[in-house]
Amino acid sequence: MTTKPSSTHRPTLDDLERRVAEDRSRPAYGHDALITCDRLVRIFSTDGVEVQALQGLDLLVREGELMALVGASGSGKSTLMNILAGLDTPTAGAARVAQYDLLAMSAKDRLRYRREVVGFVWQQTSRNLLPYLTAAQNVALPMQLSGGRGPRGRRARAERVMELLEMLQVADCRDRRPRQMSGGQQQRVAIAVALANDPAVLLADEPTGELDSHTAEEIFAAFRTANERLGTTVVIVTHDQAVANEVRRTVAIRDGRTSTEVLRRSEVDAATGDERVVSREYAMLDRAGRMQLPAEYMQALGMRDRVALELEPDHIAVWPDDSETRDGETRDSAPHDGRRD
Ligand SMILES: Nc1ncnc2c1ncn2[C@@H]1O[C@H](COP(=O)(O)OP(=O)(O)OP(=O)(O)O)[C@@H](O)[C@H]1O
Repeated sequence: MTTKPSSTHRPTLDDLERRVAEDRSRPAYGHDALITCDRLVRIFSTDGVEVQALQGLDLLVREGELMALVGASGSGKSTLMNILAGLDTPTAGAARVAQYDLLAMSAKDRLRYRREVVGFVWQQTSRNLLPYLTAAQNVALPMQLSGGRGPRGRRARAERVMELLEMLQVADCRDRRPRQMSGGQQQRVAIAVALANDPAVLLADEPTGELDSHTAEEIFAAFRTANERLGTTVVIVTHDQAVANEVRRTVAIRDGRTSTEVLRRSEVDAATGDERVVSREYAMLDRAGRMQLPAEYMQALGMRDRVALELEPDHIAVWPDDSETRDGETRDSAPHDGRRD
């Protein structure tokens, strides 16, 4: 690896003071994000066995985003969602949503957080709605429970209920109980319930998991409507590639950490004038400079244990470890003669 010759210049007291002042004035990690997870850890202990469900997960979500979280089974998605929903507490790290510190909330703040700051929609349609209440009563309930906030009085609440049911195209279900509705209708009513108190964030854990692909598309459109019309920030955990392809940003979780993310943007073809979506995958880099290489890249090049790095003017090259084949040789500016990238 090429390294710069170390400087013999010793910092003076003034230099050190200036560095400390610069560090202090630097904005904190995630200062402009609505959701900040900073080195989040969640360890479960069952019968003396420890499972590290989250292993230092970093995630920033900006206000107004509509994004998806994907990952293999057991990667930690639901653990993260339960923490963001205020249902579970992390073991270590930091998690902040709309100024609420999720590790240091009092019981009273936690209750308010769950009623007014986040709304959630779960995969099991039966978990989202009370079976003995009609759609309209289900949507009105969070407003009644939250007391002070939101529309006051029966009439104002009834108007808000109808606005939400109409926006989500289930106004005709207002007087039906969940068992009198289809799975898709139930999930749309569940979104209305989650939006009742105008939360900053809408969280959904596999909301289309129990639905056929056509209905899943309609449910995804309902989340988009909430995001575009109400400005609600939406985070959806999904296995559904079609849903993941529809959002601008998809973050992948692997082994309890965010590993890669795909960003999509629309581009207009200069020749034809047609609009097309261009996507690009990025690896996550933490503040200490750590990143995870995609497993398939490592497999393809037989990389393990250590790799050789090379700083180029505009990128960093990564090579498989060739120290044994090059036994005795000294590495200068490139692992082999000439460039290999
Ligand atoms: N309450 C718990 N007690 C013990 N271990 C748990 C608990 N909840 C989750 N885990 C473990 O933590 C890890 C992450 O689980 P999690 O449910 O967050 O994964 P997931 O990505 O949501 O998976 P899936 O897609 O299957 O729902 C798994 O190894 C799981 O067994």
